[in-house]
Amino acid sequence: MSSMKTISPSQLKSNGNASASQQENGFVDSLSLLHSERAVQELIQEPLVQGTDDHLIEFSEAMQTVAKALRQVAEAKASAQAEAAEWKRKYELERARNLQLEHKVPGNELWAKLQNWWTRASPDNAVGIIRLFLPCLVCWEIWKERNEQGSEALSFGEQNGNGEKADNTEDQPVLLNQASEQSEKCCGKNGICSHEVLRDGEPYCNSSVVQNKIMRKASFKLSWCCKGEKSDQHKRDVVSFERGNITTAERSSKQIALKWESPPQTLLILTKPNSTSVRILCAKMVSWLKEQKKLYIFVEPRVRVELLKESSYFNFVQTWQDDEEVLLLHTKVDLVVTLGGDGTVLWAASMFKGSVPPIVSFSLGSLGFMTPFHSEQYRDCLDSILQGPINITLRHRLQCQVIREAAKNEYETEEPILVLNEVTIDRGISSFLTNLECYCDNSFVTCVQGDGLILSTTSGSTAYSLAAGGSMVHPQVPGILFTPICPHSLSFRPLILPEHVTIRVQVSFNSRGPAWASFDGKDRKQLAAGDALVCSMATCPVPTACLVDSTSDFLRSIHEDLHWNLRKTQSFDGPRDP
Ligand SMILES: NC(=O)c1ccc[n+]([C@@H]2O[C@H](COP(=O)([O-])OP(=O)(O)OC[C@H]3O[C@@H](n4cnc5c(N)ncnc54)[C@H](O)[C@@H]3O)[C@@H](O)[C@H]2O)c1
Ligand SMILES: Nc1ncnc2c1ncn2[C@@H]1O[C@H](COP(=O)(O)OP(=O)(O)OP(=O)(O)O)[C@@H](O)[C@H]1O
Repeated sequence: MSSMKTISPSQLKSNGNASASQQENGFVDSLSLLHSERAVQELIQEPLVQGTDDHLIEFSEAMQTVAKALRQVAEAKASAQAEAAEWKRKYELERARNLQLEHKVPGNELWAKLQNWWTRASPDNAVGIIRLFLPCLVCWEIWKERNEQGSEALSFGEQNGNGEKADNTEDQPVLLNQASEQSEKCCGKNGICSHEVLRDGEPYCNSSVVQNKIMRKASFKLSWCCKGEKSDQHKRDVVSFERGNITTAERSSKQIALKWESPPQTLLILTKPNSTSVRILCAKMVSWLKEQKKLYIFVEPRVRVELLKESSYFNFVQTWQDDEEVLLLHTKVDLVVTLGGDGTVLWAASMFKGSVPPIVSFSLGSLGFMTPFHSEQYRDCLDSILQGPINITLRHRLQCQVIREAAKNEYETEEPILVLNEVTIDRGISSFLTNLECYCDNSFVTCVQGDGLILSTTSGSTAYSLAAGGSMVHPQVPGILFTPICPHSLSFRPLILPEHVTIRVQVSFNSRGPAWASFDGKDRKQLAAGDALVCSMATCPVPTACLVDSTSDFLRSIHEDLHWNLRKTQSFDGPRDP
């Protein structure tokens, strides 16, 4: 037996501490903990035998290596799954585009083949007759289909939104579904990206009805402007190295301004439900925008029904029939107006899975942290916004994806969800502590044992994250807030991580109960042991119009809405000796 080394009690204690500190971080699972505790018990009771110690230490080190390797495999799997989901999305988009192109080409190829058949076909043999007959049949089918499409398009213009015979097709609404069907035929299942609808001279839809009804989107330019001057400040290197000194670009106000290059023509108005004051304002705003500004107005189906109940005058208002058509909204809407509170802003953002038109939020809620515009002055506000330029805040969103442990491959992953405020992972109705293993770009962060965890955007820093003890962060600051909910530890302080990281939160296999994820306070999903939530910054931010500018609006909100650091001023009764 090899010579045995005595372990001093302090060494034993430090080993014990090492495993204790690993427990805090959720590094060591309960099984290995049990082993090491039992091993320690045996060591204390029996005379120290050096060979056993060495063996134990080697065993413990091997266990840690295995645990680390397993964790790395799990992390690699999660990031591979997230990446696969992203590639799948891009592939499907590309495939839809290619299909659409093929759809255009067969017609030409087919005509070429038909001509070829026609010239080669000779009626003096059976094959020739078939060759002659078949192309005519195919031609007839194509002509019939095109003719049907043409007559359908014409009928759209002759019907109003209620399917009745219209007296004047000029003002008849083209329901988004009709436009989108035409657009779908021209542009593929996933619709088209906004930049395609800006392309000059190449109408994105051939149908005459759709073209003259849905105008092309207004184009605009975003630029940095410093201290009020409207300069196109070009992005400079963040860090420059001159004469041995590393410097960063000078700090100047990075207010972003939106300047219309063509006048906006189509507006979407979203309203908070079950509010009489909102309904009244909506009716007034819609008629003013139609009469004075000659704009096209989209509203939700619920709102169109409410307006038509009020008066059939509102028949010009347009809407959609199902979620499929909502996906096309960003190709038609130049500006979104919300009438409600913060939740209505969150609702508006959630309607756009990709790029989001600028949002102008009128305050008709109770708090209204993100709704700076006063509804009483809606005419002046909208006048200046339609005119431009507009100071905007680009509010970044988090893209969240649930990765199920049971998922066999990346095709079983669920659709990513975008949040403007935050995603929370909490214990739901379970009475047990959560046990969430958190990773940042595959580096282990910590194990959250408490009521849960909030991953918040800087826009959401003044919402749930604030209530849980997180910092308030200016919405233009790029970052992700990592805020625990009632952590059962005296040392767990909130973090602010960079915007470029990918955060993965996995429900530990040792968790005593499931966890629940909720997205901007809604759509709760249960997470079982081993399930993970992968979050990263989404590519499309939510541009919200500022009353003054990003910083003034933010400071006004924390002063007026949250009464931040509101305190009686100390009375001044003359200078005093220090
Ligand atoms: N304990 C809490 O503070 C708590 C609990 C649950 C949800 N929330 C927040 O409510 C949001 C959902 O809002 P809702 O209006 O749909 O539900 P809601 O009607 O319950 O509103 C919750 C409150 O949060 C305020 N709020 C929302 N976003 C905000 C923001 N970015 N900054 C400051 N305040 C904000 C709203 O004005 C409202 O007063 C969630 O995203 C979450 O941030 C907070
Ligand atoms: N267009 C909409 N359709 C369906 N639900 C909506 C719509 N707009 C808002 N909501 C929901 O209605 C609820 C209340 O909306 P909102 O938060 O704007 O009003 P509020 O709570 O009175 O104002 P605040 O959020 O400022 O306190 C929110 O939970 C929101 O998700």
